[in-house]
Amino acid sequence: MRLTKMHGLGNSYLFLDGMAGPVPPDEVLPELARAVSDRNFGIGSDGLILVLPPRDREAQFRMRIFNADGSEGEMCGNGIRCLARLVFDRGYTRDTEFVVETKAGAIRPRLHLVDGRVEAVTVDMGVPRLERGAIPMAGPATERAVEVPLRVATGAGSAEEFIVTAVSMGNPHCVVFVDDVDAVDLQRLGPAFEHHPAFPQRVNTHFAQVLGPSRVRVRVWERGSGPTLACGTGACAVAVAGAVTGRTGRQVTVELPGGPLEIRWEEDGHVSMTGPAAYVAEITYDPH
Ligand SMILES: N[C@H](CCC[C@H](N)C(=O)O)C(=O)O
Repeated sequence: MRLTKMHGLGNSYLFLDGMAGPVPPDEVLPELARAVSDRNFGIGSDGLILVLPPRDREAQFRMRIFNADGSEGEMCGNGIRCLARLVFDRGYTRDTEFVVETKAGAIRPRLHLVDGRVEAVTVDMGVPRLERGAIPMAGPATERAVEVPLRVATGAGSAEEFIVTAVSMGNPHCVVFVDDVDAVDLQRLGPAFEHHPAFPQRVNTHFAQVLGPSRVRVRVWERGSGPTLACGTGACAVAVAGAVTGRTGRQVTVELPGGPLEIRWEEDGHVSMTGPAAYVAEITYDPH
């Protein structure tokens, strides 16, 4: 099986090209994602992404993302930048702006070319939704700040209370503003948030330290993949949370461990994300 490993700021995925031929049936995809993502017995990545022909006439492509644990996410910001570069470089489209169908809806990447080479990708990530005080998320994002106390079991019968802002980018995110991201015990808190009963679909959690009105440092614990170097949908959620809680403006550089993403929450309500997309390797996956 031919796979292409790519990454966006170190958030890496294995791409299975369903434009060039058939992909395995649905029932084997979770196990395939787990197997190829395994950093010891497999190739190693944060998950598996399928590039597929669209079902929706509006779209030129369809993306499915599976996390390293085999669970299927609705969207992937770093992954869709990589998909956009890959389909252009393989000649599946000559357009530099197109629609990709995802479980989170129609997502529009726009390629930035320099001498015909994809230098960066800007993605219209759609309209965020804020939780309404009763997590999980519902209803459109509004300017009103919405912060919710959340008691999180932190092991050995103890619990801590955090103030969180939950934002959906089609996939669920929980943003926790802290004074010092380096002081966050991610290995302990990440799973406690991910599996919190307030999030019946689990949740991607982002600990964010505001450095200024347009700069935030973030550490990520992803639903289904654990600690990653970057999360594109999460960076969008952090920017929206910063704006609605009055901590930042609507244009934010989100500094992730793998590098920065430029996020703008546009006046039309859509969030745009700009960042890189890089190849790592073409791989023949052939376990036996
Ligand atoms: N790394 C991805 C997010 C994957 C989200 C996935 N963990 C989920 O279950 O929602 C990104 O760049 O947006």
